[in-house]
Amino acid sequence: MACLTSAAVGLFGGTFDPVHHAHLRLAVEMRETLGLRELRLIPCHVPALRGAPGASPAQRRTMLELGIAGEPGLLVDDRELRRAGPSYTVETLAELRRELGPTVPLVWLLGLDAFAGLPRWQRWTELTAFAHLAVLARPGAALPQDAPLQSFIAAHRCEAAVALTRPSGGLWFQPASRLEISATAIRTAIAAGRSVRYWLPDAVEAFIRREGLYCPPAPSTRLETTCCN
Ligand SMILES: Nc1ncnc2c1ncn2[C@@H]1O[C@H](COP(=O)(O)OP(=O)(O)OP(=O)(O)O)[C@@H](O)[C@H]1O
Ligand SMILES: O=C(O)c1ccc[n+]([C@@H]2O[C@H](COP(=O)([O-])O)[C@@H](O)[C@H]2O)c1
Repeated sequence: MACLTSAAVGLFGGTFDPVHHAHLRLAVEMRETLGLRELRLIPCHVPALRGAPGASPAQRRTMLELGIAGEPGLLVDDRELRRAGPSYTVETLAELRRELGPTVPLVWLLGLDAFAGLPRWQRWTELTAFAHLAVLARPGAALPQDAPLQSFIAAHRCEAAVALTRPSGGLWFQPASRLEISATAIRTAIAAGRSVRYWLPDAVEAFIRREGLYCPPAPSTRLETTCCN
């Protein structure tokens, strides 16, 4: 179902440690399906609710740039990497709203696993003051039944994607490809010396190998490990 709003801007935040084909496929699908004028991938700097990423902010930004290379309408917005402290989405959305003006529809995309944890986000009930939320199904993720999230859903859920032509305020559950890929599985496979081919773009994998990312530190310089390269 297309939302037919060529003015809308999509925002897809993540740790992207590393970016993979589920992120990229969903980004392309959402741009087409919601008729977004552009879709910005926004790498977080300091994740608010998890430990430090394995790759540096600059490495995660480079991997995103390699991942989207040549795809029209996708771009990397590195504003969170330039902001100190935990990357709170509400601050990012407030900043984007100030920059882009009061009328442009903003759509923040997130997987169902991330949505399930929404009540732990900073000032989470204010998010819809700045943008819509579009939730993407994810294999293995389920909607929790907790009361705060259920009342949020009741207050904001849109019946039709056309509601996303307004600037903000809606919650939309978006049917999309269900791809069982995760950055955790990629990092684990690399550390174990297994193949990650077809989970992520070749250019991103080549960068990971070049930079030696996600390998456990060698136990000593004399005991060479074979896992990563
Ligand atoms: N396979 C997927 N299907 C749907 N949404 C996804 C998928 N992978 C990631 N996302 C969503 O993309 C956003 C950014 O995810 P993130 O960068 O943390 O990747 P991840 O694969 O979930 O990483 P990790 O395994 O390290 O938690 C989140 O909103 C997450 O829910
Ligand atoms: O604002 C918050 O408190 C907050 C808490 C957890 C996650 N987020 C954002 O949600 C997006 C997905 O996060 P993650 O951990 O699944 O990669 C990413 O843009 C994070 O900055 C934001």
